[in-house]
Amino acid sequence: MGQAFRKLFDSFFGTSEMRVVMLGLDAAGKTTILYKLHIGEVLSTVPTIGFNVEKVQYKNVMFTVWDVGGQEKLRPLWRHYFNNTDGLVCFIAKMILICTLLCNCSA
Ligand SMILES: Nc1nc2c(ncn2[C@@H]2O[C@H](COP(=O)(O)OP(=O)(O)OP(=O)(O)O)[C@@H](O)[C@H]2O)c(=O)[nH]1
Ligand SMILES: [Mg+2]
Repeated sequence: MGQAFRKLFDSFFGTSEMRVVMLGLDAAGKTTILYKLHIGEVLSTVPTIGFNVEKVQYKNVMFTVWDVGGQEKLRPLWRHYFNNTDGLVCFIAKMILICTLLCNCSA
């Protein structure tokens, strides 16, 4: 509750921080979007083994964006990224589904 109130306060009076996790099947375009947001360019990518993480500022919110590898052998590890997450972005093929925001998942 206190954390939620702080985030609300920050959203009005200062820069707040949010942790966002991007999940989805391999080759769905997660890393491409991460670096398009981070440096504004479409880079050539290789399959992510593990994760990439970058900070992206939008208005008064600093997003810490986690891009987690989507290969089948890596999917059992996805659950380890949910802790303290404010938003989850799911990539289904090339479609993006923003599943949760401000949920503060703890599972
Ligand atoms: N046509 C098209 N190709 C895309 C798009 N986004 C990404 N790609 C291409 O799809 C391939 C895979 O993109 P990545 O961003 O590496 O995919 P990923 O979801 O990070 O994959 P993993 O790291 O294996 O989980 C790359 O060759 C990209 O250039 C898109 O919107 N359209
Ligand atoms: Mg990737």
